[in-house]
Amino acid sequence: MWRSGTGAAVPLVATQRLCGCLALRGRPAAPGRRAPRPPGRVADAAGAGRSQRRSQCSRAQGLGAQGGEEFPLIDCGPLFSRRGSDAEVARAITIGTMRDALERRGFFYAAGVRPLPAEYIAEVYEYARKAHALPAAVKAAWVRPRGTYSGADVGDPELAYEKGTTSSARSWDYQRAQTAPYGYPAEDVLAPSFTSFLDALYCKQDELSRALFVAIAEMFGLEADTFSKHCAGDMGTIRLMYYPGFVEGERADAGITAHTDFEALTLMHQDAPGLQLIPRDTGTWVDAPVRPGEFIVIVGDVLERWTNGALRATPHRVVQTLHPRSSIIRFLAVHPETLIEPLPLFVSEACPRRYTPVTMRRHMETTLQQLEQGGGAWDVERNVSLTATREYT
Ligand SMILES: O=C(O)CCC(=O)C(=O)O
Ligand SMILES: [Fe+2]
Repeated sequence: MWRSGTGAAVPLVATQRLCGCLALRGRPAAPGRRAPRPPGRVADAAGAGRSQRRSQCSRAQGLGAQGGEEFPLIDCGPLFSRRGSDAEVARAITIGTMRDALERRGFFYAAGVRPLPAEYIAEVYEYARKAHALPAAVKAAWVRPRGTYSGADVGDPELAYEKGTTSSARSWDYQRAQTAPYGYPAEDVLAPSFTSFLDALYCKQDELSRALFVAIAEMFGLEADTFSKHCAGDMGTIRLMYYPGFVEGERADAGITAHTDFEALTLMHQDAPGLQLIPRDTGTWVDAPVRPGEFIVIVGDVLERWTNGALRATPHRVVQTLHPRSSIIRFLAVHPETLIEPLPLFVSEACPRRYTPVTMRRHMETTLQQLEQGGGAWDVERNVSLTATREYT
């Protein structure tokens, strides 16, 4: 159904089995590229390599720095057009730069996302503002167990990723599979209706999703539809999130405590500071800058498991701020029955299988069950995700 064949003008493929523990050969170095690091989850590697990174950063194309930290910036324009040899070259360079960012940092800022221009994102924030401004009594009609709305304002706060913590986040969550009796606000409550507005956004995000999944397959020399063929009927979610800042009488340890997302990728947009990430190569928390025309793309559990750790899910959290903050989050998931297990390309004698097979549905259900039972999703002592590496029997 989706684009197939690479058509890349510059060979981007690796000619050997890949994993997080082998140096990669057989493709051109992306601008500013460094040798891949050995495996190790969120090890505290701060300091080591930092000055080297800074100097590379200043001369590299496509890399933006803020406060001495590097936030890879990818112009996704070339992923949406494929005509002519110049376009092929631009596409190949984009994919190479994206691979470097994902392997080394675990995230990038996406610019040039044609289906989601800044004016449209402003409209989404405005819609979210109206949805969050609905009276608590109205919102309370859409609380868990299915999680259409959650928030301390209706006595149903976000589930705790770090055990025992309380989150200040309020969220309207949209999932296509969501059915009665929960449903979503109709036009008489919120116009346009929640389903029609959010589904239109979902479709636009899907255009970026397809482009990213195809690019990620191509960067490893896999068939272009390796990941995207699993997206029909996906278990994705849009979250319209609101963090009120300081609220008299409301206790909150964080906006949202540390975790990795359970899906393949996450698209994030924020209108104010608060989001923090752990880049793979430094292992320490950094503030993610607010950039209105760009989306933050981070790796989730599913891509970590599929790539046997060649890509790692990016830990993130939202700190408790005094100012209010909104964000638009889209989890890019796959079909519930898709089996997630390390792909053969990433498994070898030198790089044995590190993750047990699990379907998308089971991974989601197990994780949510753990959260509902208060088990959390983050190992606070070891500072690692419990979900990315969870062993299934
Ligand atoms: O609000 C944000 O920026 C992050 C939200 C988040 O991490 C989540 O809902 O999983
Ligand atoms: Fe998240």
